[in-house]
Amino acid sequence: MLEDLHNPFLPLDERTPATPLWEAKRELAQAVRDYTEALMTSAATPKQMADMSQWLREATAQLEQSPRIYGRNGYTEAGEGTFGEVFQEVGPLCGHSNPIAPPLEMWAEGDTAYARVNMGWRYEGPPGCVHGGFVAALFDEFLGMAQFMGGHPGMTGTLSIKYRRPTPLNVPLELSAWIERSEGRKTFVKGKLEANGVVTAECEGIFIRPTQPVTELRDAVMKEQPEG
Ligand SMILES: CCCCCCCCCCCCCCCC(=O)SCCNC(=O)CCNC(=O)[C@H](O)C(C)(C)COP(=O)(O)OP(=O)(O)OC[C@H]1O[C@@H](n2cnc3c(N)ncnc32)[C@H](O)[C@@H]1OP(=O)(O)O
Repeated sequence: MLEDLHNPFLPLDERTPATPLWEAKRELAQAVRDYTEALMTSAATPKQMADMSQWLREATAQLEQSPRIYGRNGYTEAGEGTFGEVFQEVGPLCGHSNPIAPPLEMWAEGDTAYARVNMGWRYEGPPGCVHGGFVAALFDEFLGMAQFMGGHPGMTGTLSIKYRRPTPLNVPLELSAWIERSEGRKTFVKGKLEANGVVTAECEGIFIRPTQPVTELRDAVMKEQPEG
């Protein structure tokens, strides 16, 4: 189960794009990331900014006129990869093809999940530090994947975060998470976030396997489980 569901946990060099569409999207998404990061720190002239806005609107119009595919299910139905493959592209925190994703890189060793990420100026909350909402989002995505190691994935029910220290921008951040226990439909997961070897935040998550739909999510997940 882990291997199929956990594409985001495979070593990075094994996570090749499933189709040429994703290969191209990854490149474009990285260009957009670089662009927005440069925008955050740019003091170009108003005229330069206005010119770039115009140029960007024209580029957007080209994309808008292209054939469109909407959502995770849309991509799988269009043959652009399995649920896991699409997940690693579009996830809002880990998706390589999603320009709003930092992106978060995840892997698993034994019973522990790990992730690393570098949050740039786009994510600034307190001066020089990561906005707390984005810290929470990192945990939601990461613990949400770590719970898969328990074999009964569910939706986030509760996330409790202790913000112990400000989390700095522009440095490698390291996350780890593990399953504490499972009770019925609930999986209890714990995790921590470290910068320069200092724990800046800790999180406890309770994930609850629904009894009924999210059907389309569940069906897609279950289809990818290997026999036995
Ligand atoms: C199978 C397919 C899924 C696959 C999914 C994978 C997707 C692949 C992406 C993964 C990675 C994404 C990572 C991001 C993950 C999100 O962001 S998920 C989005 C945010 N979360 C949501 O939208 C959840 C919204 N809430 C709900 O849908 C429902 O409230 C829930 C969570 C499914 C629970 O509803 P329910 O099944 O009716 O729960 P209920 O029967 O009342 O209670 C069951 C048990 O859970 C407890 N409980 C209920 N609610 C809560 C709560 N909020 N907190 C703590 N405990 C609670 C109850 O006390 C009860 O405990 P016991 O009495 O059994 O001891």
